Amino acid sequence: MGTPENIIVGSHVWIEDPEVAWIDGQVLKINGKDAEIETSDGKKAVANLSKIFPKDMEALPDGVDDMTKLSYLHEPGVLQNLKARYELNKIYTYTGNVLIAINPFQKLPHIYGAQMMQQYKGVPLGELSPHVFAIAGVAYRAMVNEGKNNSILVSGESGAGKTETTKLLMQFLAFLGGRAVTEGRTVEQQVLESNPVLEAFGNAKTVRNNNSSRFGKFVEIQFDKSGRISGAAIRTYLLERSRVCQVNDPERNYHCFYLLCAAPQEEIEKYKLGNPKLFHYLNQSQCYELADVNDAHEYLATCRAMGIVGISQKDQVFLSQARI
Ligand SMILES: Nc1ncnc2c1ncn2[C@@H]1O[C@H](COP(=O)(O)OP(=O)(O)OP(=O)(O)O)[C@@H](O)[C@H]1O
Repeated sequence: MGTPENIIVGSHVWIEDPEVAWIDGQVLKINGKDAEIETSDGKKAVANLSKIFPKDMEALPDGVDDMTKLSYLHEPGVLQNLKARYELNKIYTYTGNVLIAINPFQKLPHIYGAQMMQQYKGVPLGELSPHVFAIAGVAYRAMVNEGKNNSILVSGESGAGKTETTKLLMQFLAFLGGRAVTEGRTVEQQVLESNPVLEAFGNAKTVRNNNSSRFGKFVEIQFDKSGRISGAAIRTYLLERSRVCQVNDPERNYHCFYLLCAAPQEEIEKYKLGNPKLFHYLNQSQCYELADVNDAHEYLATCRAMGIVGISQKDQVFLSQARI
């Protein structure tokens, strides 16, 4: 950590900045506990020595893939490293065996395809670039080798990418867990298809995230002794129930209501559905559509997913009626 003792006139340092969080600069003068700094945007600033952190002038411009390699493990050093990597589309960085992921807010199919899964299969942590598949791989191998349960904790603020990360972890674990065929469907297919079902009923557009999970979840994937997927269970917690009857602009109610309003014509007539603007629970907010989401297409995908996870046609009809 930066301590006032190792900062002298001429030192390169980081100071807090209201616009860019941290800005680098050079110490011009030290007066008691305060330092006068010329920042890299040409301005002068005065800051208390306890709020100034030394800058590593030998830091690699592309950053380091494990933050334990940083000379200074303080907030500006960590953020600078993540920023340098993010600018190169490197969204993953390790801190020891913890993976930091930065939301890329764009599709990066080249880092998640079948080829990547094959590449990360069986590879020890740290041998390849930091990746969510590497974390899933380590957890899987430890479980198989030690014969003990293992968990991966995914945390972050709303919109950080927890749901997407969890789906990628499940995808890779399903890839590692091989094929156990039951009733024509593979268990891993059922595990993966649980996501669209959960999202339809438990996700909604919020100010921060168009697909915000309004519940917590604990996903349990069960493996047999040889490491093949044998089953799964998903426990959900604390669904935000108030959203069903009260929605604030520009948020939306749960996706399932809009999907239902985009059902094929015969179902619209059968269940007396129609434009979402006609329903009080949906028209409290003027937001009805999501960018890049086709509700009619999602309706069919959700019905298909419900079938795959084992929700019968009869129960699907019941669910539709319950939603109305
Ligand atoms: N790895 C990723 N690749 C591409 N896009 C991503 C990735 N992670 C997140 N995103 C984008 O960011 C959006 C928000 O991510 P996500 O829904 O996973 O956040 P969250 O942490 O689960 O939020 P909440 O707590 O509100 O549910 C996604 O809908 C997606 O557009």
